[in-house]
Amino acid sequence: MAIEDVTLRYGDANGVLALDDVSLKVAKNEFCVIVGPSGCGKSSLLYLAAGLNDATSGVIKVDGREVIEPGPDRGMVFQSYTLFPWLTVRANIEYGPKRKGLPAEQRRQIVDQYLNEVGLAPFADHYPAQLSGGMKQRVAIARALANDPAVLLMDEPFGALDSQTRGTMQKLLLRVWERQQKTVLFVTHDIDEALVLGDRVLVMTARPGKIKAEIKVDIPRPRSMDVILEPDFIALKRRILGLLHDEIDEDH
Ligand SMILES: Nc1ncnc2c1ncn2[C@@H]1O[C@H](COP(=O)(O)OP(=O)(O)OP(=O)(O)O)[C@@H](O)[C@H]1O
Repeated sequence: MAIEDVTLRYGDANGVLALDDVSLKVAKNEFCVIVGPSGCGKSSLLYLAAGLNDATSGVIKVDGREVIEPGPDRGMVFQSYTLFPWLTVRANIEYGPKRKGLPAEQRRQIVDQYLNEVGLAPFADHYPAQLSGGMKQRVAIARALANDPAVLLMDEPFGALDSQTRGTMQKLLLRVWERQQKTVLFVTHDIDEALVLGDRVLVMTARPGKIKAEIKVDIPRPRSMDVILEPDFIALKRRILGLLHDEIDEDH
């Protein structure tokens, strides 16, 4: 996936400049994380990549094709739960494969695989309203993966969860990603989360957002949550915190 010279201004020529000439590439099967101060344009960038908004200038390409609208090549998991409330867990996960016209037996296999992957097989026939926040996000992840997207776009997917559930979800995503090897662009303001999950962390400047620094996370996989105690991890965290503090200081 390639984001090339993307600028985004909301409203007219005097409107808010949210993104200023942002370029980045996410390699196949790479887990790339974006962190940045509040309001720097992280969500705006993911919305553009999802095809939910148009850039003022620049292009975004997935497998060489320009993004002009939402499509099944990009799976989305956002902070607010975006499940279809009138469909069961199974039907939510089956939605993408059904739209693709896959035969019923293949759909069943795919749905069963991802239900198991996120530990929700016993809840297949429940409706979203009967699930906790963490369970809903697990369905959202299963639903996005079941569609076999080229890129998974995740915008603060665990932001609304309590810290314990958040940790559980990070572990689950680590495990699923290490098995499924998807290309992921993940936005968070949580540095631990960024370093536990990512192969690379991009730090953005305060608004208008630009890419300020790129940090490779050379922590071996499979990773456990215990990596946060290791000196290499703490050194990377300190570096990112420094970069973010500079941004916040400059902004005030
Ligand atoms: N629809 C909109 N119209 C006008 N301005 C907007 C719109 N959406 C976002 N903005 C502005 O663009 C900037 C970037 O917003 P965005 O939500 O992308 O930032 P963010 O980095 O995701 O923030 P946070 O971490 O707080 O969620 C902000 O200043 C915001 O106020």
